[in-house]
Amino acid sequence: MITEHDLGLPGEHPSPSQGGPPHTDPAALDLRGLVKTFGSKRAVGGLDLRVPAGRLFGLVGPNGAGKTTTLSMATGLLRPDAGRALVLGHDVWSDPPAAKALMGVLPDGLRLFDRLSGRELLRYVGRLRGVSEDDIEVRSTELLAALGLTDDAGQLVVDYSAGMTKKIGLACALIHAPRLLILDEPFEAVDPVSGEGIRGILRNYVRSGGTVVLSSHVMELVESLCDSLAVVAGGQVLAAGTLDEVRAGSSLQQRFLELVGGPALQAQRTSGSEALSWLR
Ligand SMILES: Nc1ncnc2c1ncn2[C@@H]1O[C@H](COP(=O)(O)OP(=O)(O)OP(=O)(O)O)[C@@H](O)[C@H]1O
Repeated sequence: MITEHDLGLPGEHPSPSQGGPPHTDPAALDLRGLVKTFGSKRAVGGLDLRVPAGRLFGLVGPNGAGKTTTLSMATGLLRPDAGRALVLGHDVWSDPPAAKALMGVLPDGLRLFDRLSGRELLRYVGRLRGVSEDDIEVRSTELLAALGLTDDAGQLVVDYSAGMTKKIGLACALIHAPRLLILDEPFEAVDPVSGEGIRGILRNYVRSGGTVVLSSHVMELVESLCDSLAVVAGGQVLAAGTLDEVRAGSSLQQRFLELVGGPALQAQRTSGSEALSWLR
């Protein structure tokens, strides 16, 4: 099992305060007024979100809410039309090397160098991230074991299943022991046993000083894993805070439906008896 010590956490990277920081106590992730428009569609409309360090933070919202667009802008994959994204005080768009060195990213629809085997891919990403050969060897072996990929380490990634691809993508995001992990749907297509392994890795990572921001549609998962979250819909944050603050005495599922499900649920109830009658 991989441990925080094996991942070199915390403090492998210089603290932002050593390099002339814009803030004395920066948030792990600070999104300020992010805007993104595709044609006439405003996917993200002035989104503000602050994730303090040491949180296991969930980002939830209905399909098309703007989660992936937000995370893409936060990780330097998609340039915002307006606004800023800061990682531990470093601006992702004006100082990308500093910000990107501090984060590990599992993007949506990850494109990997899939003509490499799992182990080769980890070696490649580790070298790109400046990890020593010895550390790459140790960390790869432990990550592959922790994610149940040891037996498939020599297989080409192109031949991996969807869940295996997700897991090797997660291993790539972890290999340089980042301070912040940003994971778009990390449990999608992952089997329950591997899912439990990933939960353990993320909990240990946060316990040792790391910060996780993950998106998910599964309320039970967010409720049992995350300590804080934001509910996003229509490219805006509708609610954010600790789990208890956002739930406000209900289950997260119920609160989510109240916050974002109103109009859709109402329409469903109104037309409920007639809807899809041809299907019966
Ligand atoms: N490249 C693009 N071109 C045009 N529209 C886009 C593009 N990317 C996203 N959108 C639109 O922006 C909105 C937000 O999409 P986004 O993928 O961020 O949502 P999401 O919350 O991640 O959704 P899901 O939960 O379904 O993955 C949607 O209306 C989507 O159609």
